[in-house]
Amino acid sequence: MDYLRLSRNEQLSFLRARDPSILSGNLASKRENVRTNLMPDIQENELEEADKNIQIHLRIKYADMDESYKIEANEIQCSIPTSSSHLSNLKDIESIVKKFTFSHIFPPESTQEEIFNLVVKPKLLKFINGENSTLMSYGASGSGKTFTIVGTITDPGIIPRTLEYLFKTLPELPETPLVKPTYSTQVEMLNASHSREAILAKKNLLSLAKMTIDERHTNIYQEMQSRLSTEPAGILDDFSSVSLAVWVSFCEIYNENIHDLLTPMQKQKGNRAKLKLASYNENTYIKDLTNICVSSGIEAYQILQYGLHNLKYASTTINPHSSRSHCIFTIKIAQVVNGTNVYRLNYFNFCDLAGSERLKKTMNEGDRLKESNNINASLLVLGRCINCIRENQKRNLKKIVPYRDSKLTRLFQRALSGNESISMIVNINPTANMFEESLHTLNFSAVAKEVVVKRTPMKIKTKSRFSSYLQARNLFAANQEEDACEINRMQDLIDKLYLELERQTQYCTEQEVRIRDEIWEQQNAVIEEIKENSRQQIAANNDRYKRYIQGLKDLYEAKANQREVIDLVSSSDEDEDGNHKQQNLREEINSLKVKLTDVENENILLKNRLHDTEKTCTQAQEQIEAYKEQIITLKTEFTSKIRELDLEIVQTKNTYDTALQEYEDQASMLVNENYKLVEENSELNTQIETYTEWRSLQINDIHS
Ligand SMILES: Nc1ncnc2c1ncn2[C@@H]1O[C@H](COP(=O)(O)OP(=O)(O)OP(=O)(O)O)[C@@H](O)[C@H]1O
Repeated sequence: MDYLRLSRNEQLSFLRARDPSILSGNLASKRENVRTNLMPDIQENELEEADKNIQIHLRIKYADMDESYKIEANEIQCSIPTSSSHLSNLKDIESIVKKFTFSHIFPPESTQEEIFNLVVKPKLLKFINGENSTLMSYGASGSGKTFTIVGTITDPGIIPRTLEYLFKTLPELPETPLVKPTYSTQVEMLNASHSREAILAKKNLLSLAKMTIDERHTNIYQEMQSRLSTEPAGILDDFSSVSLAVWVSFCEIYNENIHDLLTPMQKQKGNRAKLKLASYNENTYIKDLTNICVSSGIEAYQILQYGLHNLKYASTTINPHSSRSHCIFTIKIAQVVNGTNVYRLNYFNFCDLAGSERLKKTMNEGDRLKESNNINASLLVLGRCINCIRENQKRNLKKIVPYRDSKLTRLFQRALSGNESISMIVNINPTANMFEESLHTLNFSAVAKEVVVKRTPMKIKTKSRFSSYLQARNLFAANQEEDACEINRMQDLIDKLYLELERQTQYCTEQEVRIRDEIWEQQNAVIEEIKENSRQQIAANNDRYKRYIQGLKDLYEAKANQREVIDLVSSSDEDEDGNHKQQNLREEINSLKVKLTDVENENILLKNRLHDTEKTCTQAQEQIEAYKEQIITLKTEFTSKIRELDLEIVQTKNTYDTALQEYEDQASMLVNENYKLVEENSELNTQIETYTEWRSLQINDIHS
């Protein structure tokens, strides 16, 4: 935890970076699973604890501040006038004061630099040392969320300042990246051709950016660079054994659809590509999202501006309200210890949330209503997730946190569940005409709140009216509980179906491989056996045949010698002895003739056998051919079966996707219903709190 000590010591500068553990091969180590303690109604003693895990800061826009507001340290007081819808059912009350506490309050005169120094700088150092971070800006439309996160040409916001500090702290990066983020927490080494592709992609995007963005942005960034260069520089640890690269991505969630802001908009026309969420090792990430490697702050800033240009293009050309989306700019640091498999990927998300709107005030129809619904729905889910986590922690419960109810919360599940650092800058516009919006924002986001009712004469409401509030409140709570259960049940079902589909696909692939291998092995063994038998039989027959031929030759030679002897004997007929010998020789010749006949018969027999063997060989060869054909037929059948299965899988997947879409639509509707109820509930709560406070004042009056 060295960095904590260093970050408090500003003289040493936050630029004292990198935990040396990076070089000890311990890059991908996980943080402890610390749960976050987040949202409203936290008691004083819990406040400090909550502050450690999540900071919720309030920034008040530079504008004419209505006198209803009063700021004291990290507390803001709002005097709610009777004209407010929050008091519409308690007309007898003149006004009430609500106090909201935040981790820190930035008054209207706060500068971008102050906000950066207090909120982001400490997180940046942790980020470089291997902790992920998420920063969100929340508030009503026009309250200054984008101004805080991005800034203007003349007054750069958090992202450009972050980029400049980051690249000043990191060592000089190689022009060609050697590592790249893959899935949400994975890293891969790049070969030469992939590195070249990455550089080409960056160059293309930068030249597009140069054509589209206002040149003043670059100039202002450079001015900011020179201003920031007066900051004390830190000493860096040795990075020589680590390959490091910085990548950025930029996307928006509009109407619950995710769009890449780094793909040229002109190409997308009316049909903007929708990206999907996927998970790997319990990390949710956006599939096929463009990641661009950057080697300097100015490059990353130009890419950010290009994304913002795309956002504007989409809002004016593709759909008129696209700027009302959640925008997420992510900086990723990918590191690999050279020559090892030890890697680490860290990311810093900057999320500019779409403006929260009060349905009652902005009740529109058609697409505009759907858009408002989706924005409010996802913000409501965000609030519900935070509340649910807090409840679980506080009461040691195991309630299912509804992360899956919106794309935004799914994407930030790790951060929201306390595994990563998360901070929120809540923006309000303090002018009188934005009072309702601001009060709603404060109600939603404050770390703690308190109601104080001013002493005013008031008629007591009838008891039945008060009990009807309580009834409505209980009914709302019950409905909300039921809806949440139903949504969770449906989500579980979808998860199970999806798992089953994956299991089936895996099973089919394994079966295919196994059957192919088995058939191939069996056929090969039979063919080899037949070949070996035939080879042995042919060799044995050839041997025997050669021996018999040799025997025959020997016999013929012997016969020829005897013939010569007979001729010699017959030339001296008168010799009786000679006659006798002749007789003997004839007998011998006859016996040899018999033997010759035997040999000839045996030869015929051998020839027949050879013929039979040749026939067996031909049959074996034919059998081999038949087997080969059989294999081809089996293979064809198998391929078509696999194709059928593939088709079935695609159809099942489509059915699943349609069901999921329907479910998401339904969930969005339910959540919107809830949202309206929450608004009503918030008003009822205020009235109940006011009434309670008023009652105690009345009682005090009576006693005194
Ligand atoms: N603190 C501030 N100081 C000066 N100007 C500001 C400040 N906050 C906001 N503004 C200006 O107010 C206008 C609206 O702010 P911004 O666009 O940031 O609002 P937003 O909350 O992002 O709105 P939306 O949700 O509609 O996108 C901009 O012109 C911005 O420059």
